[in-house]
Amino acid sequence: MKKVLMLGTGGTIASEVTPSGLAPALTSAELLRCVPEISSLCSVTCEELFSIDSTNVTPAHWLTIARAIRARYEEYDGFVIAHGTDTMAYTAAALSYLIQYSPKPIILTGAQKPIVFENTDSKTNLADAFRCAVSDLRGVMIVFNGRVILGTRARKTRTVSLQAFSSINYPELAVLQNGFLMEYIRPSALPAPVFYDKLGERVALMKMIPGADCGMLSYLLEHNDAVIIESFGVGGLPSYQGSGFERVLREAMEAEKTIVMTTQVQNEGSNLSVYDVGFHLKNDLHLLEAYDMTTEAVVAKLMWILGQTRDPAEIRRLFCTPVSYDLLYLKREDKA
Ligand SMILES: NC(=O)C[C@H](N)C(=O)O
Repeated sequence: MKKVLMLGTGGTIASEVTPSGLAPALTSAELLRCVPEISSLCSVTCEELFSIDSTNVTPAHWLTIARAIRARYEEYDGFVIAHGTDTMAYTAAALSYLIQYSPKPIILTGAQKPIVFENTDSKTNLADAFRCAVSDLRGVMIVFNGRVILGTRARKTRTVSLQAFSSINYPELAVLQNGFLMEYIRPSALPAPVFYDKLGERVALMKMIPGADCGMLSYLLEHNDAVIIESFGVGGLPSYQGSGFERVLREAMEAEKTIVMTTQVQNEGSNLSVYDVGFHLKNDLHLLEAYDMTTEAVVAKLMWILGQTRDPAEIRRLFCTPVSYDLLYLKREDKA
């Protein structure tokens, strides 16, 4: 029988009703007791890492999860992490950079409704997660509502519905129907994973709105090593007289800050070279471009990169090198 390590972190799946709303309370062992069929799939060891709403998850928690998996990697055939849904896509992206080429499945799951509720998605999601953890799937994935989504491609796209996650700019790896796993894509792996244990956390994100003031960007650049700008459409920044963006960006590039342009449009990614408002950012200022990466993946990738190097050329090389299929569309001039 296969052996699976279950890591508890909290989230709705483990929550109970309190006078001030739902809050995590149940341990992983208590969750497992609600889904007895899992004991016929594998033998499970539980470890409680923390018990928090995923709103309270920080990069330090990502490192804790990665360390727990690394410490026990040889002992187990697969890993299940029960996690809140709100920041699960960020955790999935972060683990995809911290644990690369894993030949074993590392599955994140959770629920929209607590396991103690009558109409809960927790039991199906948990059972499906374990089915995947004993399968030939490999790498970091989210298993949720019958879908298996690559860690670098996941996004929470619904706040309430059971179909909470989508795979962005990439197909789902597999689906589960009534407990039957249909695998479509198997990511490549190595005989042993490559682990990392450092993150550079000084990364910020700025979402553009029409008429946005460059002062906010200036502030973020001053207080961080990297800033991601979610602009409009395929990409660009205001260039009208007095907008000030070009001056702020030029100074930041001279100060060796990392600046990544991405788009607030969920699907199909950026392409800065299409419009005049984007062309100069790419070709004169040499800002980095996210293309088809999700913002969640860009945040985690930058932290992973800044945990390793501060050299601008190396940051650029690592950013433009695909990791776990996070980036498919790359222009020739960006290829590492
Ligand atoms: N569905 C959930 O798990 C939401 C919860 N607030 C969390 O992210 O922990």
